[in-house]
Amino acid sequence: MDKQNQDELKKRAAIKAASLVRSGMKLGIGTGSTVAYLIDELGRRKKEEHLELAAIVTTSSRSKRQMERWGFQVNELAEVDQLDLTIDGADRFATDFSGIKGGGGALTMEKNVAVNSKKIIWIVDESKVVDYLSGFPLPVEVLPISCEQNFRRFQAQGLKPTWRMADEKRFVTHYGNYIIDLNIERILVPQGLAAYLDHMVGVVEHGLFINMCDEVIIAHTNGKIEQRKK
Ligand SMILES: O=C(CO)[C@H](O)[C@H](O)COP(=O)(O)O
Repeated sequence: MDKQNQDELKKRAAIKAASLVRSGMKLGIGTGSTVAYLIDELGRRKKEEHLELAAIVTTSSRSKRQMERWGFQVNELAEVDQLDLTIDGADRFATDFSGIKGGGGALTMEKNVAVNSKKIIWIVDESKVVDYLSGFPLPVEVLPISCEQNFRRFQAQGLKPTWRMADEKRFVTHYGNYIIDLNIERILVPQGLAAYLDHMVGVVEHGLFINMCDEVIIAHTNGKIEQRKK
């Protein structure tokens, strides 16, 4: 699929998700190019249909700025008890409803917002749907103080780590950490890998999202918009 077609599918999934948002909701907003379409559609609904949200939490400063450009007031996560709904993109969605996220480097905030949401909807184009998590590096956010040790441990485990780069320097997250991408061909047991990463000192967060997504909206090349519920 070329980028233009993929963008069109992302937009259609996003517009469908925006139609599920109701005035009065406390809403979580993810990060990425699919979410950018979501935000524009929510902005349109605010302008034309007077959509008013009770609270909004975004998972990146990029999404925050875009929401504010549409006149939405954005809250800090700490100010909101629980969000009614979070809509986010994903890099891979497996049929067991696990996913890889963090292609945009916002995985830590995305997971924190996700666990504080009553319902989570992901919006994807069909190229991201897989039987087993594969075809996309798994991001792991690590503290600078012990990142070299983490990297070597991943190497020794055969997890094929590479540093996430930006402008020929190590990519730095919102929280001042680095990202190591694990280039694993196929993650057959995501729960096992998640437990390993959860217990590794120096790992801040990782991009395996298991038992979080409740519903996925998939835009297909044949024009169908599929709403798959867990
Ligand atoms: O997890 C994410 C950012 O950290 C994004 O949701 C994910 O990378 C999908 O991005 P896009 O919609 O641009 O394909």
